[in-house]
Amino acid sequence: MSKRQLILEDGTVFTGEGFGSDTTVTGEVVFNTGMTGYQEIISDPSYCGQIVMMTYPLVGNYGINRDDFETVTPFIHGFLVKELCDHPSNFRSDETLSDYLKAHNIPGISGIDTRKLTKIIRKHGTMKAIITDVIDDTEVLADQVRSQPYQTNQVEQTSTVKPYVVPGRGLRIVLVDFGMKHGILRELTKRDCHVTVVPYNYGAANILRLKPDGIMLTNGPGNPKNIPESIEMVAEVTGKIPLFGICLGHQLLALACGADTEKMKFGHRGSNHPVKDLERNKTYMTSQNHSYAVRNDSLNQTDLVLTQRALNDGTVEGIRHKNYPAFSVQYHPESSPGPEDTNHLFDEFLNMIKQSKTTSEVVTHA
Ligand SMILES: NC(=O)CC[C@H](N)C(=O)O
Repeated sequence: MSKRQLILEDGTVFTGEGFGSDTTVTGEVVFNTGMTGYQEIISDPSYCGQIVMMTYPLVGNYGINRDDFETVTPFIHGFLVKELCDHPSNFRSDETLSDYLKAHNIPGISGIDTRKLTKIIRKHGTMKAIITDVIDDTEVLADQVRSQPYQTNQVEQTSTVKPYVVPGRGLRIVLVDFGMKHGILRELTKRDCHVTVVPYNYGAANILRLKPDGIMLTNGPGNPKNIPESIEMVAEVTGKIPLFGICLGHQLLALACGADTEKMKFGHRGSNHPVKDLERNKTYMTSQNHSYAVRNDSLNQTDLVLTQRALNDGTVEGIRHKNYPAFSVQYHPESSPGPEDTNHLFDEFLNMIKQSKTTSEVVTHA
């Protein structure tokens, strides 16, 4: 293994051993506090353009298997760990983490002081960085990183290009794909839904022409304000078709209803984030991955109500429309990876569709 460096935009240098691919990359360094789930994390398209560091000190010990991918193509730019296990031991393991990353052209570094790096990010907020094998003038590289603008077109990279259907005999759902985790599709097909997956820019008129029973907005990378066409689409369909949003989908519902979003200092990433459900008076463990959040103080000028709150820092984790069948959560009820405490939200969505059908039938027959 060769020496490899992570150079932060503030000039801090971490040196470790290279694994995966030996390409030079830049990206935003973020940390994930999950103890397991690295395969799902690496293949979650919402990390597009980011360099992910695991705070759990041993990674790679159960290898990479054929079952746990969240998408076929991973979009992360780099992967950082304290200790890499290159001899996985698990009956499902097909290959090592290093071989998988190499095949997808993603560089990794092991032997990083992940506690120190976490503390830096917690103090200064997420930072851009470069991963490189070239031991060069690090100040020049830090300058280069600083001058690089943040990407704004991630959803264009992660969304499907064309619509497609995953047939079923149940309710007809249009799933708007902003960089979908397969777990969301799996939850819908498990419940017999007929799913039409459409691109982020498919437009409200095209979606309504499909006559869906319900619309789901998926997770996805980047700032929700980067896709104004999707905010417009959500504003047009809200109130016409029952709607459920997850993560980026939740932020889009908020923006479409007149609320605001903001970038968090270092975000929430991990499988151990406690959330309070204010409607049920219950606390859930949730799986999370987000840099942006809906501003709590922006909700009172809208028809949205706060339904769930993060227990660590009080940020908005769930909203519901006062007058229309529409709700959303900031975390991942499909888990993968993480706890399945909030899986019932998919049933709640389908029940909401059935209820709104009965109500509209009563109105039509009246
Ligand atoms: N997982 C997601 O959908 C993330 C949403 C958004 N990209 C954020 O970082 O906040």
